[in-house]
Amino acid sequence: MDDIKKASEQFVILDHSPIGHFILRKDLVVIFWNKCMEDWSGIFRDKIVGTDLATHFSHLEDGKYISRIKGIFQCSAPITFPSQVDKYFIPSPLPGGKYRIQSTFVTSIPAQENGEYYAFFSIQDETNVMAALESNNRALRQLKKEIEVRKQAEGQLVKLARYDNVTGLANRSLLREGLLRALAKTRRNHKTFALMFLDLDHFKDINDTMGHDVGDLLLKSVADRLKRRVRENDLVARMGGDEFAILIDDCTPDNAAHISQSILDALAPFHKLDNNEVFVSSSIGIAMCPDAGEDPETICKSADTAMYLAKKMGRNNFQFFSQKLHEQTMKRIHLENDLRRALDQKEFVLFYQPKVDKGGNVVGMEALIRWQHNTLGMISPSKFIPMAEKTGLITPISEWVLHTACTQISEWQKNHYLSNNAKLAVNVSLRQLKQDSFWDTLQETLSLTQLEPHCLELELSENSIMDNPQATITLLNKIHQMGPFITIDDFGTGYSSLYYLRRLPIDAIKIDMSFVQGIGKDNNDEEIIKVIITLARSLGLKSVAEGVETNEQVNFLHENQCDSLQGFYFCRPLPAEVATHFLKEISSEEKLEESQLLITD
Ligand SMILES: Nc1nc2c(ncn2[C@@H]2O[C@H](COP(=O)(O)O[C@H]3[C@@H](O)[C@H](n4cnc5c(=O)[nH]c(N)nc54)O[C@@H]3COP(=O)(O)O)[C@@H](O)[C@H]2O)c(=O)[nH]1
Repeated sequence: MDDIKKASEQFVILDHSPIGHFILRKDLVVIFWNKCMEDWSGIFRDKIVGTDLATHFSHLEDGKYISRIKGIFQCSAPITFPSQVDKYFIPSPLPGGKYRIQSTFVTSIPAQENGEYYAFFSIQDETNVMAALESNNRALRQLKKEIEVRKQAEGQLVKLARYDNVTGLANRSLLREGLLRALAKTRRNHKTFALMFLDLDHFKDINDTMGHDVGDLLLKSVADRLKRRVRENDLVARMGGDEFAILIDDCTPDNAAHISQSILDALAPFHKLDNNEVFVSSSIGIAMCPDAGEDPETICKSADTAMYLAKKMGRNNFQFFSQKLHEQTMKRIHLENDLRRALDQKEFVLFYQPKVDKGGNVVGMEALIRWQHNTLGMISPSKFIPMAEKTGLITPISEWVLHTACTQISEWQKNHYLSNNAKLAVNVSLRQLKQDSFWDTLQETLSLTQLEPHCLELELSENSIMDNPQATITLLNKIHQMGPFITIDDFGTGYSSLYYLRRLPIDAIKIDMSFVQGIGKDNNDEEIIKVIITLARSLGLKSVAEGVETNEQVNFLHENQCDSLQGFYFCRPLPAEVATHFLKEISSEEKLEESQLLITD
């Protein structure tokens, strides 16, 4: 009944009409009855609204009238032009049990969002049918205008219910919907998302000392800066007071940490609010989901807990909900920051590991980078190369490797510690290969270090070649024509296509150490090695085995005609000075005998 009363209220404008208007719902319940209808029928609005029309007019109990009214509602589309229903549809009682003849017109109007209609009736004395039509149209126009105004007001209400009126950001209720959507998505795509809670440090002091107006301006300024730090489909909400929430879709802990840091940085510069310059820092708590919760309430609690932790940690910082995750992420981020400085701080060093042929001659040296971190000690490339690839630092690092290694081998050749046919191998990463500048860097380095191009060997992993084989073939052809030797590294671990292998301008295949280490233990590994060596030979390529550690492996590889071997069995990767000493020694003795096994850590 409350709903009907509410619906009725929106039509009161029709009380001003000299024509009788009433509105029926599909089940023939009266929704509205105007003043003129009250006069004509003698039935008051509050008696008829919310009741079945037929119960007030005995003649309507005759089924023919009812089926006519029901017919109106069976139309799938609204009746836009008034159509006459029946002259006697709503008779006006006259003294002596007579009825006044009237014309009844019906139009339908959309009632609810679900597409249902109300039937809008206008009745008029038969003598003035045209006036009735005219009045019906006028009333409808007015009504439409009213409905439009009401819809706008409703829109405003919806906005108020879902958005914060100070900042225009989403509010708690919209954030909750966003979290439910993100949780549903995560169940489908198994990707993580992050909810961050951000609280302004000492906001209360600003409010107390500068007033609430300045406080509101600060909240708006913070909201603007937050929105500029996230993508369009991320959600920034104000939870109330000085607390904001940021929902980041498809987000790893590393991304979340980066975004949080960029938010802290963005909020730090002063906010110009009227004539005041206000500084504010913030504390951010991060809940990585679904780990931190599988419903909006738990996730918010986790983000809140993390935010309190951030405050406890001295404010102006961010913390993850899980301590372990926080430590791991922070360790990675610190390492990444250190990596940015490592080149300038000259913390990278190259180690060199020899490649030996069947006769024990050193046919080449591979340059392997290490990071001599000032506090963490020596860090393996497998720990920082992926990080360098991700951040783009791989380009300057690789340029340094190329230049340092080429300078080194030139020096060894000049001193006759290494034959002029020996090659220096450097590893080339996928990202490096994709850089437009790679070709220029290569040319420049060879000319600067005066190294014969045929003395340079580029080791490319199988996967980096197969990432975009067509483009790689074009680039490698260009490089190959210049002179460098090209080797596919870690062969057998990726998905090489034989079709492309045939077309690639490569010179050697390096058998991955996982197969070499299966020699004597796993028949399959041995068979794979034999196939790789045969494949290399049939394509006119050299074969190299890496990770050789035992006599048994050396014998197997020699028996199967592997062209050169590399591994701890012969020599571990050595720092430049030790490698120089090692090459100097063996250059005088010609060969690297098994008895000259040199192992350094
Ligand atoms: N893009 C670049 N990648 C580089 C560079 N320098 C190294 N790398 C790549 O990092 C990965 C790890 O390298 P590293 O820790 O140096 O390990 C190499 C050898 O030290 C190790 N090795 C050699 N012999 C043995 C052995 O007998 N046993 C054993 N367990 N390990 C051994 O194997 C790694 C050989 O690397 P590779 O020949 O390249 O496959 C590695 O993927 C490097 O490529 C760089 O400057 N740029």
